[in-house]
Amino acid sequence: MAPPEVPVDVFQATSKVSTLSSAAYSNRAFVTFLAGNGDYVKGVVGLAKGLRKVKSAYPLVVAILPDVPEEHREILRSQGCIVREIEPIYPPENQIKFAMAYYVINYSKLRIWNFEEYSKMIYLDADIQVYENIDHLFDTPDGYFYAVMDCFCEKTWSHSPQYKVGYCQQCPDKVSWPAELGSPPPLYFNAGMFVFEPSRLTYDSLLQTLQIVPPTPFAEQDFLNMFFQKTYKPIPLVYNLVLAMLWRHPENVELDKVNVVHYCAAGSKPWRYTGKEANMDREDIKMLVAKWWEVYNDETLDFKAENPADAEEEAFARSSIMASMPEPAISYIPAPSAA
Ligand SMILES: O=c1ccn([C@@H]2O[C@H](COP(=O)(O)OP(=O)(O)O)[C@@H](O)[C@H]2O)c(=O)[nH]1
Ligand SMILES: OC[C@H]1O[C@H](O[C@@H]2[C@@H](O)[C@H](O)[C@@H](O)[C@H](O)[C@@H]2O)[C@H](O)[C@@H](O)[C@H]1O
Ligand SMILES: [Mn+2]
Repeated sequence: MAPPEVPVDVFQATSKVSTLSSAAYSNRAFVTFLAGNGDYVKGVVGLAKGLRKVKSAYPLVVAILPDVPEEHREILRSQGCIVREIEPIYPPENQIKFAMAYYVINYSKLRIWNFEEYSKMIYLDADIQVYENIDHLFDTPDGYFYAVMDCFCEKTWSHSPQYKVGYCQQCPDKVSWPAELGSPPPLYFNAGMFVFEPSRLTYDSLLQTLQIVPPTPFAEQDFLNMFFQKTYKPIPLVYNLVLAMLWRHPENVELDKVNVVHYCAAGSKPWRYTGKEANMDREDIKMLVAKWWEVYNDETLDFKAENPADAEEEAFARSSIMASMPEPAISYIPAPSAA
């Protein structure tokens, strides 16, 4: 059964003109998640500058846990981010061994469904970079959960039946799903990037459901896949290149068409890249890491508020002015002045 496709017109928008829907007063923003006092803050700064470089019309909200130090919060405000503190969310008591021990903090991502001042948001992990404008994804029809399909071939999946039989949804005909295991697993998305609509109703249901669902190795990613199974719509790989695809399914990747890169393979986080882990000495990986640093180090992309003290107010005002403006049918909305 072919995966449910999204109307193709959404993906034909050019990166120059954002075809804003006629729905009045829709408020839109990108949102990422930051926890701890470590170096992921560099990922968020890179993301804020990357979105400015592609002239996105929307602000970046950063949902931060209380353990993010004030100095990091200041850095994010000075880059024009809207910083929102959230309370952590822990899964129910469990003995599970998460694929990565720190995944336990990722459940806190679920707080973003409570950001009801926004009608539509695009979530991006802090280890993601946007290299082409993707504002048109805000025009996808409401009522669905849009994300890119993941890959099951990395060792991080060795706990799963898919890995054991060598099945991957990226190449379902290569090793077909054994009939004795019943029907193949439902389409499964990578939770590093998704398009969603904040809603108190969904938020309450997520939190109630979380308390009765036993945690699993991929933590909130598994949970979101289960929760949104009925409304999940796969979107093209160009919107979230999970790096492992480069060596697991190169036939599915056209690198020059990729809009969004997800630095999630082990050893690929640009801000701590050493090139020593498996596959990290590949030319394409070295090029993508250098590309990330190029944006991160580009001072012309730093946020320049008219009055630096008002950086966050300006970012917030920009998003609320956006909300109050009657949406023009077609418009080119210059990005916030980066210069
Ligand atoms: O110490 C951490 C670990 C994770 N994260 C956030 O949680 C997301 C998911 O973790 P990660 O991207 O490392 O998971 P992966 O995509 O590599 O599996 C990150 O992108 C960050 O936004 C964070 O802020 N601090
Ligand atoms: O907490 C679970 C995390 O699970 C996901 O990362 C994984 C997953 O994609 C595997 O399929 C890959 O093999 C692996 O490399 C990668 O790290 C999300 O990117 C991240 O945001 C977060 O939800
Ligand atoms: Mn990630």
